[in-house]
Amino acid sequence: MTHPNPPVPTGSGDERPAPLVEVHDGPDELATAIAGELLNRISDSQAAGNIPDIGLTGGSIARAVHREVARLADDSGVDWGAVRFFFGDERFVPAADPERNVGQARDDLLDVVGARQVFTAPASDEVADLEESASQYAATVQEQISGELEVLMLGIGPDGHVASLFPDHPALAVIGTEATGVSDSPKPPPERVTLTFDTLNRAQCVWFLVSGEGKAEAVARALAETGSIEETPARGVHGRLETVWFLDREAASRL
Ligand SMILES: O=C(O)[C@H](O)[C@@H](O)[C@H](O)[C@H](O)COP(=O)(O)O
Repeated sequence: MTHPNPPVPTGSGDERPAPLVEVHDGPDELATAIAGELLNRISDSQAAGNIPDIGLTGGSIARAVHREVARLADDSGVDWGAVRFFFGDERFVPAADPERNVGQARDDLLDVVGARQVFTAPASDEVADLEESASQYAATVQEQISGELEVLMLGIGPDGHVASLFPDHPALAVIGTEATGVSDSPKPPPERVTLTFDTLNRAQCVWFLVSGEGKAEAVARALAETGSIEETPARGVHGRLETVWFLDREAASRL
């Protein structure tokens, strides 16, 4: 089911396709649908001779999606050594900390399927400080992403944050670099590295993965005809070719 909205002007002249909304019954159906679509996109990209660059996100529904991708992987024909994975944001904690997005993704998917090209921001016990982690990840993203992220998956917080771009935060205004540090995240842990809006908006396809009543108001604000990016940062991310909001019924209940 989709509810196309009017085209979304980004103010810089490059019109982006209007967001599409796809609603599934519950979190399990939602995770299965997203996983199947992701496998199709990766498989099609490889069939076209590409090494797809895929953006992963942290968060609970993302973990369910990752586990579903791992469950369905055997029948997909995907060459997991020829996919490059990046993260929209990463928590600046020690490498072995269970809060690391890359550690969760490795447990749920990346190590399960044998992914070999995984890029994230360095952990707090790998570099001197948050600024160094953000700087290194910015350089990695700049060097490694061959063109644009083919699919960038993102979550949304109840406050409308996306990646680690939080409402009314100075990081929203950071330009000229692929990634930046956030030291006062209202969502724990407090220190994070996030891709900037400029980088997020270079993705070809942006998929928001959203489950639960607790996100319904943020989803409604994000998709409303009017509203500010400062108040609801998820309003500021649109794929060059497509933006899809994958929702379950509870998350869609205020649309
Ligand atoms: O590292 C993070 O915390 C995320 O990248 C963050 O942006 C997350 O995707 C949303 O907060 C949704 O998280 P939940 O799905 O757990 O609500």
